[in-house]
Amino acid sequence: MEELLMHTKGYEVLRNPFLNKGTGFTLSERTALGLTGTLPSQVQTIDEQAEQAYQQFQSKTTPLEKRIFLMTLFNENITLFYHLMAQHVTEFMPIVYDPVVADSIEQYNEIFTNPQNATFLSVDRPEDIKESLMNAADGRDIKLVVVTDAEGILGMGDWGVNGVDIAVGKLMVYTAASGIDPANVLPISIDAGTNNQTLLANKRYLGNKHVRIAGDAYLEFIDQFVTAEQELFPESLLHWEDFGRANAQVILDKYKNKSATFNDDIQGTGMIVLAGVFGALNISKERLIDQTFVTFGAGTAGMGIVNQIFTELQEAGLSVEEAKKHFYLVDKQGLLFDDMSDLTVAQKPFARTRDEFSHAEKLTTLSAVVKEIKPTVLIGTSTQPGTFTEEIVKEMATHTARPIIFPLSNPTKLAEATAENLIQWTDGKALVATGIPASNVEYKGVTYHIGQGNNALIYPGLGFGLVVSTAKLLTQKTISAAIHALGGLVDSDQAGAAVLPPVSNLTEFSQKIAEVTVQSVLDQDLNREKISDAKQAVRDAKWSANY
Ligand SMILES: NC(=O)c1ccc[n+]([C@@H]2O[C@H](COP(=O)([O-])OP(=O)(O)OC[C@H]3O[C@@H](n4cnc5c(N)ncnc54)[C@H](O)[C@@H]3O)[C@@H](O)[C@H]2O)c1
Ligand SMILES: O=C(O)C[C@H](O)C(=O)O
Ligand SMILES: [Mn+2]
Repeated sequence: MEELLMHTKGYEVLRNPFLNKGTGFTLSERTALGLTGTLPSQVQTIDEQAEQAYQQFQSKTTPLEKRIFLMTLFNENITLFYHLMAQHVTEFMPIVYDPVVADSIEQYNEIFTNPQNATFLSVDRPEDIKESLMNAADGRDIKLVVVTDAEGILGMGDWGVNGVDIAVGKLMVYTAASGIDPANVLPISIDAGTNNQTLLANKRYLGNKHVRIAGDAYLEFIDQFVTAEQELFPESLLHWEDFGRANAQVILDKYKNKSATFNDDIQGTGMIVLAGVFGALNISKERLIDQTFVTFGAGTAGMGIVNQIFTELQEAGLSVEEAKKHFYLVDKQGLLFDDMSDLTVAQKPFARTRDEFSHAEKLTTLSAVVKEIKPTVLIGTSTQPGTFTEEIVKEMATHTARPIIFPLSNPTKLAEATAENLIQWTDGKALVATGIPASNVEYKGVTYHIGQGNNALIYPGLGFGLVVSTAKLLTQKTISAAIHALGGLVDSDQAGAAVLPPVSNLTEFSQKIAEVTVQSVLDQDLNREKISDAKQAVRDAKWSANY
């Protein structure tokens, strides 16, 4: 950025959010940059600017207005935006990211503002991919890309071009949490069309007004995108977000052994859930190999979770067959059986056989499955609100001293249960994590802290570590190392302790995860460039939101 600043003058500086300091430019900077007379005479510190901006933020009455204010601030002055976010990370996370990002995606066309330096790639114009990436990068050194095609935005389905805001939000969390330089990142929307009829009928819809292209034509476009991205930014990490169930795993499998790439919904979610389960087991003093898992919603996230825990069980000494026996997958059909014709590739290995049960035909609801299986862990990634009912939760608590229950579907309106209900229905026994932030629950004189079981607690540290280490690939070894770094951070002896560390400590634990990630990459000799000290490398790479 320093170099860019030397070549940019006058209003161009003020209009460039990477360079702009507004009233923070000193008098000598104003002289050197041709800004004399373009700003009022007072020079403000960044803290004075942040205080003023925070007052304005607080004057906004709805969460969406707060978000629009912050996005406008980002468009004007990125350093100030992150300086302010660092001071209010717990308050800003739900505004910049989930759940308010969901409102902004739903109303994207109506509230459209300058789009936070995102890149828009249209499936109708593959010939523009390279030029689009170059225009959006604008000479910056891109080391991290978050890309979405928005077919599966949170649990809300297909949101077409509007989904770009999830890529923007994920990257804002990256910088706030890990300190990756915002000049090194790029949010990308792949506009493959949309099957959302409401959007197609909306005259204001800003994306391609046709149904999604699918099959080979779609995968060919993705391939052209990956090729161009790798050619332009050869050392970058490619993070995939909110792709549809049919494509997410296929894309990951295609590229994971070729370059540094990561699917947040599959891998990030698997990581955070296993870390949360470890946190819960630290509290209950139980072992992973003694748990029985029911996963409700065996889609992208559900199968990412199952596979991560499955791998860990094998690392704990179980055979493949023994480890598989710990999982019961429930989806729309009920318990998944191996004779079903509509299983996904990911579901197949974990489907059960009917002869394991005396009345297999009755296991078509979550309630019937919980009664039959008596799980110790229940995980929700179903997009079906309120489905962890009082009856189901109480049934689970009858058979399990400390039931682990994670309703993870986002945003708020899709959660399988609230933390408050889970604590009340189990008389304080449930060990809970929720996808969106949850307030403390006061119950019978104990304050229960609720961990946020959201991949945002892990992907920033992991991704930053991969970037800092110049990793060629992301391996299961590195994933495991990062999970264990986070899983060991809870204060399990406190009554009402959370299963995951609080978002208020996000920057501290993201740094730890990044350090462990770098060390793991170095240990496997997967770094492109020479690095001698993992911790030092993370410290050196950290960007600070100051002038
Ligand atoms: N907390 C987190 O970190 C996190 C991470 C990823 C996803 N999620 C949430 O998980 C949910 C699912 O996301 P995804 O990417 O896996 O989507 P997905 O579409 O790939 O999977 C959803 C699954 O739920 C199943 N389902 C739908 N209706 C059902 C019903 N009535 N009963 C049982 N199963 C049903 C679908 O068939 C599908 O297999 C979303 O709400 C998303 O926000 C949370
Ligand atoms: O975006 C989130 O809040 C988590 C997750 O990636 C999701 O898709 O729900
Ligand atoms: Mn996601």
